[in-house]
Amino acid sequence: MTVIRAENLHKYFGPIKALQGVTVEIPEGLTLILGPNGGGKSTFMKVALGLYRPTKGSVRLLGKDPWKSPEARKGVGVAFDPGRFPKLTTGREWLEFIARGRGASAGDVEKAAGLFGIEDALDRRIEGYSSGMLKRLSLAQAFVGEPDVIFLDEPLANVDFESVAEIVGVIGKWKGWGKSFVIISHLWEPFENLADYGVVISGGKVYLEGPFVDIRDDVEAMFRPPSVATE
Ligand SMILES: Nc1ncnc2c1ncn2[C@@H]1O[C@H](COP(=O)(O)OP(=O)(O)OP(=O)(O)O)[C@@H](O)[C@H]1O
Repeated sequence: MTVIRAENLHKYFGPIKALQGVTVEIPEGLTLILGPNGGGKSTFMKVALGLYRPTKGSVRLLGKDPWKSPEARKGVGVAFDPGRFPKLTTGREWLEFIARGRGASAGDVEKAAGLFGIEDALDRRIEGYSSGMLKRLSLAQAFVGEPDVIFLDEPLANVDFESVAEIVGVIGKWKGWGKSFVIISHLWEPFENLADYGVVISGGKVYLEGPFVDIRDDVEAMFRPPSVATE
């Protein structure tokens, strides 16, 4: 199964060329999408989900054109960054809305909330959630109904040290159960042992891609701070 297949994919927002010819095949397993701010990672994810229409080129999500066949998205869980929620609803109402779209049940909502430790906050309005709880809510949203493919945009952004291990632990467990992940992250090291494939997107193009073991050293070099000359 190929999760995403993109060919010469372009996405422009007026004069801004967010994607400028991305050709890539993302296999099942866990794929890390890395790259500098503004490089086009989130845009790539949104085009692959059928939320944006490509300006040029093509993309397939699980073999289907996601723009013309939005049902391709049904088996895919997504956590955006930043997560956007209707603030006056409760966490439960929001997750139940997501669950309905995915053909999942209220029981699935409890389960997903439990994965990220927010079950006690479910009946509170989202406007009262802390930033850490909002991140957990967006993660729970991606896992509701146990989709086979889960897209996570910056799952470790703004989470504390202990939560990093907890979140990576959940992802690793689900990966072990055969779920596929496409994860955009600036922090790659916590995923190092889980990543099967890696894609670096920079300037709207694929800068580097391949099995993660093959590109790991290049990724490390890319993220290494420049050495400071000392006298
Ligand atoms: N809806 C939009 N309208 C206009 N410009 C956009 C839109 N979405 C993204 N862009 C622009 O497209 C470019 C790529 O942005 P994108 O968010 O895809 O990058 P990114 O690699 O995910 O960056 P970051 O790591 O900062 O999240 C940026 O110049 C951004 O300002």
